[in-house]
Amino acid sequence: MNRRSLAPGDPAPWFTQRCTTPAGRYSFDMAAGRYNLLYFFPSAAGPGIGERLERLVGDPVFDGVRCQFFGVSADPGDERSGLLRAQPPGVRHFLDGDGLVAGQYGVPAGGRVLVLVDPMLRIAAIADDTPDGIGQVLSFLRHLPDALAVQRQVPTPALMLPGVLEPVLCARLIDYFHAQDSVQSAIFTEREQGRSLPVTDIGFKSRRDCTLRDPALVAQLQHRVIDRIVPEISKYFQFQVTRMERMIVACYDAAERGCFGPHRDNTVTATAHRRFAVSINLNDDFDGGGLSFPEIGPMRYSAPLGGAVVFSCSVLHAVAPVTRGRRYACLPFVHDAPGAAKA
Ligand SMILES: O=C(O)CCC(=O)C(=O)O
Ligand SMILES: [Fe+2]
Repeated sequence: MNRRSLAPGDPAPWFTQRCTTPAGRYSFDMAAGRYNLLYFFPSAAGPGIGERLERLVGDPVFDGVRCQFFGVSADPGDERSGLLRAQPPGVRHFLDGDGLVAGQYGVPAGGRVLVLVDPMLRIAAIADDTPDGIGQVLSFLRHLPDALAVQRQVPTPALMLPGVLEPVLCARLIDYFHAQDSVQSAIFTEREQGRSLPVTDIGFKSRRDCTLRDPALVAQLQHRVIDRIVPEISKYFQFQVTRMERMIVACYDAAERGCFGPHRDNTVTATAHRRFAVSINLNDDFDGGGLSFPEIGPMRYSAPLGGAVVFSCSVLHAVAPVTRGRRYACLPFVHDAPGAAKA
């Protein structure tokens, strides 16, 4: 790698590239929350590469939970040759024939190098493609510290604010949900830059949403957010909220394995203006459904009834499956005038 290229401690560049996933593409920002090894190589058919790949992808350390492996092939022919096979959940390959990933990582055409990326998507190590280099990386990955022990020392960059909505208002919002129609909640994807499309994938997100159209309820919810959340965002994050959107009541139901997989809230054009997510729990008689921040650690957070968790929309987050009952929540996003201008 050249002098101007990346070094340990630098943020690992995010990219979306063709990949051996069922969707045929993968956004690397979704890989956060575990160690990821990128192995750049010129061609799977090149001398010695097959053996290297076999040694790497055969290692049980790449279990998809603590570690993932991504080959990055520079050879457009590798797609047809069948030499690159995904072995989910731990092993996938980027088809980087156009050099997009290699370019962002400063890897020269045809370069062979290993780049280890940590769970926060920062460069952890760069190693040569030699038996020693590979041995060091694998040895490091086999001796990762216990994730929970690390979590105890890492503060989650989120606010937990109890008492945002009174219990009687929470009950009214839940009643409203049941009195109205609700829809299966979609996620936004962007196959082409600038064209965000809603799609449903209940394995990834299983939730029903009901838009709040009752002006009195909307006003009450808005006022609680303005009076009780906006000042805290200003105090803790130095951000002046002036806009609010997505006034809904959402329901994650254990009977439908209610959950939401790891995602960020502002990664497509239609959502780029969002700044902070507000997650207000309307009830507490359910199990599961905890909010986690996989980049930071495995801890799960559940706000008390009427309480809110507030976090930056660009932090990876997930909602664990609800295992008993239903979790009801109001989930507005907030932003400001410059953000609104982008929307
Ligand atoms: O249910 C939650 O607390 C979070 C929901 C969420 O992440 C979203 O709607 O984008
Ligand atoms: Fe979200």
